[in-house]
Amino acid sequence: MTQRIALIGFGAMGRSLARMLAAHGDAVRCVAVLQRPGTPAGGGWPAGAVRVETVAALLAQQPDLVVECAGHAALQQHGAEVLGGGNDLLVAAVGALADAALEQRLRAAAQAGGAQVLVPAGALGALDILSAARLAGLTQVDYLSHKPARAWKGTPAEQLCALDALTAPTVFYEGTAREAALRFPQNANVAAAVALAGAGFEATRVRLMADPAAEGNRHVLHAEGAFGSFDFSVTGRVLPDNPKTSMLAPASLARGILNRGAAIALA
Ligand SMILES: NC(=O)C1=CN([C@@H]2O[C@H](COP(=O)(O)OP(=O)(O)OC[C@H]3O[C@@H](n4cnc5c(N)ncnc54)[C@H](OP(=O)(O)O)[C@@H]3O)[C@@H](O)[C@H]2O)C=CC1
Ligand SMILES: O=C([O-])CC(=O)C(=O)O
Repeated sequence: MTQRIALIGFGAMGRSLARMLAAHGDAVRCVAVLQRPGTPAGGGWPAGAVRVETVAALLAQQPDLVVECAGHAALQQHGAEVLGGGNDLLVAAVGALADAALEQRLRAAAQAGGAQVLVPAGALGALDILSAARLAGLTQVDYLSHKPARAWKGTPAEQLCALDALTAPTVFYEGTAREAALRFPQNANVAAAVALAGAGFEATRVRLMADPAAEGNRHVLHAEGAFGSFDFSVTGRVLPDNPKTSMLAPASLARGILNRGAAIALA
């Protein structure tokens, strides 16, 4: 059966996601895309998808799943209405949940609508182990985001280090997952996903690093506790149209969508 999805946002991640899903034939059909007024549809538009500007118009297309790939402000603006209407919501902007008031609002809307916020592993992965480790006893979680200096342009990193003058990998920020996710909304969503899967927003320790020589986005996770310990890292190529975003981020959204329709699904 074809799964009907609707997208909120159609930037680098939305376009990449649409391309990946199109490669799976009839498994998934994108029926609508919500964009802000004035934003042009852009290339790579999913065949047959309606362009809308409100959640009401998006839901009128009767999607089985809504996928946010637009950023923190979009989740703030539209998340509760989607969930309250009884629609599951797969989110890219996981870091927005570091805002405790938004988290509460989305939890309440999800409960009222009988729907779920679905958090993908995103650019990192390994959240299956981390969330299992939490149940088995977790005492420490450290996450490092190591990205090329250009990926931090246009963010508060510019005030924390001289991005253009770096000659070596430089940690410019250390703090909690909550603060990292809120201060770096385009770059630290993985920190929030790690927090939600593991030790929570306050106990998850985050370091952010800019590297003048790095080619891709490297994410490094260390966790330990009663379960034992594990280390995981991935170096992801970035999307051609957004050097901040790893190719694996839209791929993980695609995986989540295809998994919902699969006869044998990854749990
Ligand atoms: N979970 C993860 O691992 C990762 C998550 N992310 C998150 O995903 C987001 C999207 O990434 P990416 O596609 O690369 O970013 P882009 O900047 O390429 O695209 C974002 C798109 O969202 C649109 N948009 C912004 N606000 C709204 C809104 N309120 N309603 C509808 N559309 C809106 C923008 O359109 P406009 O032209 O109108 O501005 C733009 O087209 C990031 O901002 C980040 O928060 C990113 C990387 C990894
Ligand atoms: O795409 C990535 O490598 C990770 C990212 O930007 C984020 O966590 O927000």
